[in-house]
Amino acid sequence: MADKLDEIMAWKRQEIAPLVREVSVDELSALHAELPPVPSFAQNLRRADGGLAVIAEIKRRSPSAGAIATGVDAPTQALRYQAAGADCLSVLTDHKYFGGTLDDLSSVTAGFALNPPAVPCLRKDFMVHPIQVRHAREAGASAILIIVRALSDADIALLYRSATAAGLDALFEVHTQPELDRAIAAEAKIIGVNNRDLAIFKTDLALSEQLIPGIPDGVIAVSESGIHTAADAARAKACGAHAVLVGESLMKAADPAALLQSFR
Ligand SMILES: O=P(O)(O)OC[C@@H](O)[C@@H](O)c1c[nH]c2ccccc12
Repeated sequence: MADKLDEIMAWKRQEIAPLVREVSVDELSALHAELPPVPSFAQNLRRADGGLAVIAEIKRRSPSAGAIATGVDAPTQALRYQAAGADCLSVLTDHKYFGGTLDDLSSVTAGFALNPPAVPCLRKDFMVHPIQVRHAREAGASAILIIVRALSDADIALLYRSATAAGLDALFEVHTQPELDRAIAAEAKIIGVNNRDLAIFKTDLALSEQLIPGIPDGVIAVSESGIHTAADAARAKACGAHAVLVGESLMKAADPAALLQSFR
């Protein structure tokens, strides 16, 4: 089967080609100093009460699920998640495959400025170049995604350095033990095990059970994808996850607050 992730990454490089220019670490540090501060993504993933933190995702559609909630207004959904007690948000900004936009992220963070407290937001997209880090910071993100499998070690190091300079955390996404080893070698502080195989789109929580115990102490562990019930969340917590990243089930929930509370 053709690998969907390869297809998406090739598209992403094509999509951003017209925007690409040299973006230095100094430029990103200066930008960070200039812009209003953003709330810490990492900090919110460690709950004082020891409960499982929840990263609630805004996702209209996906290659695996098809339409999820195509008509949803991002800032409205963000305030619903805020009211439901989400610790962090993940906002899809890829349009072609997930129906999101960078404007969604900007309007979510602008909405929080008017309705505090701000919930830290991950820019969920396929990062390949520091210009995307700049755009993430300008849109008010607190973190970016680094998909280990899709990037060389050199690209990972550059994106991570860029994110740090811009005052952003990085969620390293892994799916295999060698990818986890690469994330650890890159000194990732937040590692997410994606239970969904990005080549074939099947989810299996056993992957978190296999890989999360190997995430070093001091690193925040996240279980991503395929979490639908309290029992799923309990499985993630039992193997050592500090947080879960949940999209589809929260997007479709009639009562997201009740579902979110049940995950803790
Ligand atoms: O909708 P789910 O099964 O709860 O999954 C959420 C999230 O983990 C998933 O959207 C995701 C994980 N890694 C990604 C990378 C790109 C886009 C999307 C994703």
